[in-house]
Amino acid sequence: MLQVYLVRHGETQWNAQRRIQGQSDSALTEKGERQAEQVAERVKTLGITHVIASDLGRTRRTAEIIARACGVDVTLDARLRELDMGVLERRNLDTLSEEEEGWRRQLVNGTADGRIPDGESMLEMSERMHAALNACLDLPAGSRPLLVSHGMALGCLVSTILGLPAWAERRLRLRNCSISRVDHQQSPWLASGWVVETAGDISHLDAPALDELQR
Ligand SMILES: O=C(O)[C@@H](CO)OP(=O)(O)O
Repeated sequence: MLQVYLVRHGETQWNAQRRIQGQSDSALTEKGERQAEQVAERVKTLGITHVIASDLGRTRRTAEIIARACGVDVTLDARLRELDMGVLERRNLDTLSEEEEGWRRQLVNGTADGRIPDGESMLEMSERMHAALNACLDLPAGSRPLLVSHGMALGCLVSTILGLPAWAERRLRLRNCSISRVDHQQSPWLASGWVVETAGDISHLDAPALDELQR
């Protein structure tokens, strides 16, 4: 059985400011750095063999902190990036026009082909996230990888493993530096292949950042 840990990056400056990042970027806040250290402390005894991260700055920094504690290098994989949010990247959630908010809501309310202009659809993101996860099956036997990615990307990956369509209404909140785990296995009472063992665990964090939607 292959166990894969999934970690969303630590809180960033734009998370705290409610600014949309997507494939744009901002640095971890002091809290975000501390969150990454707490993930590192939590996973350093789990036998992690690979840390594979989205190549954006916030995930690279989170991965560096975790990899150092696990004694492994960081491998970058652009397929793990956050959803490309097109023309709304860098914008503040609270300053969107009614039309712009309508574009954004399409991504979370179950619109099959919803996308922000110049952005990516949930299905397109799901396909690349599954490709990155399935690439872990080609790692040497006994590997235990940890992937560092983003809120929408990991939420879509876990939800689609549970059988929801990529564009389903978003109902899984994965907070900054939450830890999830998915297993590739053949258990008698579960579907063959990928199953969800844990989703959104934040018990290792002393001060979980409020998800940007709650601010
Ligand atoms: O891109 C963003 O602004 C958020 C959206 O959920 O994702 P993350 O902070 O996880 O990259």
